[in-house]
Amino acid sequence: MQKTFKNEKILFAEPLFQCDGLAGFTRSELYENAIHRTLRINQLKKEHNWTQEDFDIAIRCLNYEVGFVIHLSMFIPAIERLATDDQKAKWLPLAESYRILGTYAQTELGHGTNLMALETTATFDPRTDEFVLRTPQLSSMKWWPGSLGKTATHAIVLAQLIIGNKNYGMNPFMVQLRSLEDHMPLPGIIVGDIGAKLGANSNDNGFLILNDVRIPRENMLARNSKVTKDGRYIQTSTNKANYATMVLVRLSIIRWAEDTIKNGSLIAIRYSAVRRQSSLQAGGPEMQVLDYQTQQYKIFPSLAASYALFFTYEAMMKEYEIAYAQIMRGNNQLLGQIHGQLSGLKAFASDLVTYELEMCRRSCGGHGYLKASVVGETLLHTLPLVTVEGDNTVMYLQCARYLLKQIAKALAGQDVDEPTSYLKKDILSYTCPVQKGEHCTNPNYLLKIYTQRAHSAIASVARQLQFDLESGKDQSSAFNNNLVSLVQAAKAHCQLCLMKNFVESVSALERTCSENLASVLRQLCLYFGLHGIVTASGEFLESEAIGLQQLEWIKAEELKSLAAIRPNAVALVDAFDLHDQTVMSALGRYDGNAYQHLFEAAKREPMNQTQVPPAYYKYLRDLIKGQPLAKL
Ligand SMILES: CCCCCCCCCC/C=C\CCC/C=C/C(=O)SCCNC(=O)CCNC(=O)[C@H](O)C(C)(C)COP(=O)(O)OP(=O)(O)OC[C@H]1O[C@@H](n2cnc3c(N)ncnc32)[C@H](O)[C@@H]1OP(=O)(O)O
Ligand SMILES: Cc1cc2nc3c(=O)[nH]c(=O)nc-3n(C[C@H](O)[C@H](O)[C@H](O)COP(=O)(O)OP(=O)(O)OC[C@H]3O[C@@H](n4cnc5c(N)ncnc54)[C@H](O)[C@@H]3O)c2cc1C
Repeated sequence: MQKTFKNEKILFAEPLFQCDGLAGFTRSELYENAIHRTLRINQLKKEHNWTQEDFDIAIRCLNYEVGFVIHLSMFIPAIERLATDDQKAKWLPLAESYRILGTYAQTELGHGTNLMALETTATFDPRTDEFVLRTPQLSSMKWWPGSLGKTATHAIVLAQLIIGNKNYGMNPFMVQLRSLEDHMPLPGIIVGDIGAKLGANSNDNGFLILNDVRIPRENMLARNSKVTKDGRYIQTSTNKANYATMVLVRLSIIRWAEDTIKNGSLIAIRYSAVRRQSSLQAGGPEMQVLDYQTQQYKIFPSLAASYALFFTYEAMMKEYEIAYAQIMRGNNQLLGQIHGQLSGLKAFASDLVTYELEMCRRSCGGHGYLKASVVGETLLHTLPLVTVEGDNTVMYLQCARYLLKQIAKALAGQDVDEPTSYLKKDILSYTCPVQKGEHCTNPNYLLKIYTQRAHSAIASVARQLQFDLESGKDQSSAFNNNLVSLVQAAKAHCQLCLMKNFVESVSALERTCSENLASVLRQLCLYFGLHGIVTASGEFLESEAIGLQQLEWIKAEELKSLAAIRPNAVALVDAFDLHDQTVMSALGRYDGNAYQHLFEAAKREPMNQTQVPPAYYKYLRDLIKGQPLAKL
């Protein structure tokens, strides 16, 4: 599935990229190692004439366990999106050659979601033609930005622009943090690392206090708005255009989610094919645990999710490229659509994979709790995806806000955006396409069911909001009264998007691939559709997209499809074409020697490097020999 990385051999021939040692690393070692890796990948890029795409794939091959992630994924893209041509000419070459190292400093100790409430100020001083940056109180300090703690020389700081006594809202400013001579913080800057996290500890997420730090007027990133020398504010685009970097990263998170769930499902499936435990026949040979229906029920959702997210990322990437090209030409027509879609899908993708990764971990039994299994570690690295770039609840609500606008348009007989075109249909004329058991094997029928459920969820919450408003509730309490249903409606839309992308991509592939391959993919797509309905059956029933009879058929077909997928399960994860060095799991090796690799990992354990541990001489010896213990 992943474009085969022709340079994989070169990458993994390097000891630096052989990951077995990382488990015992301290934070400082992880941090240093991550920087070392990115610099070496850059050298390899030059030595072997890699393209930018090769470079990006190399980072994915290393499971993003590299340095400068925010520099590459936010700082440079922010300059590209928010700076004028002159500013780009000045900063991009420096950033691209790592002569300046950047971060994206938006979130504060007191606020991450509510950007309007950010407290950092950039006050224009017309006497010196400068902005004065200030974090006025404890809650205003920047808190979380990646690479801020110890690495970044520069930050794009998001601050409230103040001219005279007027606040012109959040704007981006380029602020130098550290000396380019000796890396010491510049005057007025207090900066450091926020401390160890549950995962992702190679990254030095940081805090930043700005005490009246002065920057030239030219350091306001001025593609969308600027301040003239005489203190006039000129806005050339919607103020939401300054949120553009976040839109891109939300797209990247879908890909990141896809990459992590591919790892999880690969480990769980390969290991379950190796592991034998018990038997269903008395005295019979022990079964591969992958043959238990319950095990398939636990793992195959993650397999299907891997493919669904792959197809969805590909589709969203195309949508994004079209929108981005328009936006860079100054046409913001697609801004709302791409923001609405990507906020919801970022949330849905990260929710899905964090849930399924834990199922993968459990499916590996006790060994899944070992670091060497890597599933748990992957989960810890993935958990923040539900929070970064907008907490998922808040992102679903952004998506719902977009859907409400679309349904209002549809009801008024106006055109709606293509991804919500189903809202134009007559919801009342729906008849469930599944009228007998065998109809459940048609993915297009399932797609119709998903469409009706999403349409109904959106229409129902829109009606309830309308009702609450008409009953005298003010706008905000009517909204608060319906937040849970709004999130449900957004989820329904996102689940439909995944199903639609899966069905359409498989149909497109059917035209070019062998019938054998097509039928395997069709089966997986069908399973994805059936499983999604069963897990949210209450909502599908409530929306009357299906009835109890249909649910019974769908449940039966879901179980049948587990057995149909089973023979191809290992091949479906092998098809991810992930190198053992990428997956790094003792349990999920291509050669299937899980026990041998687990034992090798145990032998490498630092505790095993001496036969008798220091604690023996300190405590155990006297204890075992019955000697009185020294005062402890
Ligand atoms: C090349 C190799 C690279 C290597 C590595 C690759 C890895 C790549 C992946 C990287 C992944 C992980 C790294 C993660 C690092 C994390 C970084 C961060 O977290 S940065 C901080 C992110 N912060 C947030 O996301 C904050 C969330 N909050 C918001 O977005 C907003 O405040 C919001 C949307 C909640 C509310 O906005 P606002 O305060 O303006 O509210 P309003 O109600 O007034 O406005 C809503 C109005 O605005 C429209 N809107 C909102 N956002 C956008 C947008 N982004 N674009 C366009 N329009 C937007 C919204 O639709 C409403 O419109 P309306 O017409 O009024 O309905
Ligand atoms: C690993 C990691 C890396 C990060 N990297 C960066 C970075 O590089 N740069 C940067 O600027 N930031 C970064 N962040 C910060 C991140 O963007 C924020 O944490 C995120 O946007 C969520 O904001 P918050 O922490 O303020 O959560 P809060 O908004 O405080 O959320 C707390 C709870 O309140 C709920 N809530 C909040 N508002 C609403 C609402 N309007 N309606 C309903 N419920 C609501 C949420 O759903 C959540 O349950 C990073 C965070 C992490 C964990």
